Amino acid sequence: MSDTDLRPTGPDSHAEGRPARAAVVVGGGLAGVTAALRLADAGTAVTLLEGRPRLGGLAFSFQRGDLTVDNGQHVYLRCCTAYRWFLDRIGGTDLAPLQDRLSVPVVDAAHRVRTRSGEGPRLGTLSRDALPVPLHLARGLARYPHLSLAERASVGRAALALKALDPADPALDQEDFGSWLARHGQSPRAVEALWDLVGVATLNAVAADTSLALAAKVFRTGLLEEPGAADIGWARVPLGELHDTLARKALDAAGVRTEVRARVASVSRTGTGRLAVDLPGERIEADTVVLAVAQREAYDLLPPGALDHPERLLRLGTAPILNIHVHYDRTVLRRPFFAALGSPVQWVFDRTEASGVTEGQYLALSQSAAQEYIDEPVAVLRERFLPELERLLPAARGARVHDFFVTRERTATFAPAPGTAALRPGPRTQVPGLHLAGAWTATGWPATMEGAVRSGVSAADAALGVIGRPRDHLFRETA
Ligand SMILES: Cc1cc2nc3c(=O)[nH]c(=O)nc-3n(C[C@H](O)[C@H](O)[C@H](O)COP(=O)(O)OP(=O)(O)OC[C@H]3O[C@@H](n4cnc5c(N)ncnc54)[C@H](O)[C@@H]3O)c2cc1C
Repeated sequence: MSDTDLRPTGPDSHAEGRPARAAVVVGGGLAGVTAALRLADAGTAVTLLEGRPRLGGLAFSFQRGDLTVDNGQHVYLRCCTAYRWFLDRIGGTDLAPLQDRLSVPVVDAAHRVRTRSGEGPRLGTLSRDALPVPLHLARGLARYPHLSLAERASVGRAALALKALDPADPALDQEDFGSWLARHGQSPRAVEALWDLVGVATLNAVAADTSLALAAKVFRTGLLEEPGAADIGWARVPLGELHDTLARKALDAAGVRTEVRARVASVSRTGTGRLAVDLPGERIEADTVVLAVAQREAYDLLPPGALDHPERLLRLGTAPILNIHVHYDRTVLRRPFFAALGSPVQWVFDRTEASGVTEGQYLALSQSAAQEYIDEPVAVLRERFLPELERLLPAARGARVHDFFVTRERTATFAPAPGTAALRPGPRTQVPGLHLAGAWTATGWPATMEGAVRSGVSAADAALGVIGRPRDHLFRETA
């Protein structure tokens, strides 16, 4: 899409019917950075205000001695066309490449088999072929050793039934995915070894706690619409290099004034119909404000009357993600990542290269829906997880642990529970010029980088009066 496609086309763009000339975006996560770029690309003078000392919001990096650490392992899929557009827009595509073809090693700690080096956990792979949907998954599923033959056939039937659902149907949001799976003949083992293996990582909840509408969105878009949709991508550099350094560069080049350590205290209407954004010691007036902060902060900042039911924002629950970081004195994992069954360990990524580690290997364990562990002391987690890693990775048995630490994100995502759809507002508010963005707004997606970018585009488009234009066009151009 060219810049001219972003020109305001209607009176929606501003309280008095003039195009928004000055915009303030509050929040420098992926939603806010996206909104700022879109508005600036359309010729708006944009100020981006971020309360923390860096951009990137929930997807960031920090230093721990010589180690550069991501607060949490982040992956995306080929079907995440908006996040891929974002990567392209900031010049980061090559730094977060996609697999050529979906291939997820899945290790079952509970089933031991003989290996060349003795005994170890059973290994299977979730993979796809180049065949059209749904045949692209048939061979991989047929060979998946963690399910019985009958379970594999039943998974295939349930997948076809899921494909027939419409994720936008409000009735689906009233039901939980676990009950639907049980009704469609899925055994507890099939839920564990397939549906939750994928679902917990993408939705941040087990099937029983997940809205059928959101589950249908994830599984349909990721696995059942296009053959390559679930190919996995992840940053080979620290997240901060993408979401802070490169994002800042793109914002600067687009002419956005970016202020970090700039915590907004209030947003209000002025007597002249404009909006005022107050920071300690500064007031900025604008035609448009995009609030791209988490739902709790949005609730606090929204002026009275902006939403009919602002309290709904507080009813949107949250769910935690825990990351466990282990630096070994040697290489214990020869693959870039794997997922685990029969163990509290969920997904394990080799982050050695990205972290700058020069000796040994640094692994990050990504533990979603981590209610059980999120408040456990480090010593307890160490005692629980190091032996598990030894069960999953025989090479870890003789290895020394240089460093073991955790990062806890207690409100990593909104909880994707049934009934959530009605609690997520769209980009518009009843205050002219004031718009909402954030992964928690009504994107149809769970709380993901994809949802955040989509929400940023929607808010900017609402501000510019171009909302309603099919966005797939924008994203697919760079797909
Ligand atoms: C550990 C972890 C792992 C994850 N894994 C994945 C994954 O694998 N794949 C995936 O797609 N997604 C993943 N996610 C989710 C993803 O990170 C988020 O959905 C996305 O980054 C949210 O972006 P956002 O811009 O909507 O919100 P946020 O990132 O929350 O950004 C909001 C920003 O607003 C700022 N702010 C708040 N109040 C104010 C104020 N008053 N003034 C100024 N600034 C303010 C905040 O400091 C913050 O920077 C993960 C999240 C976590 C925490």
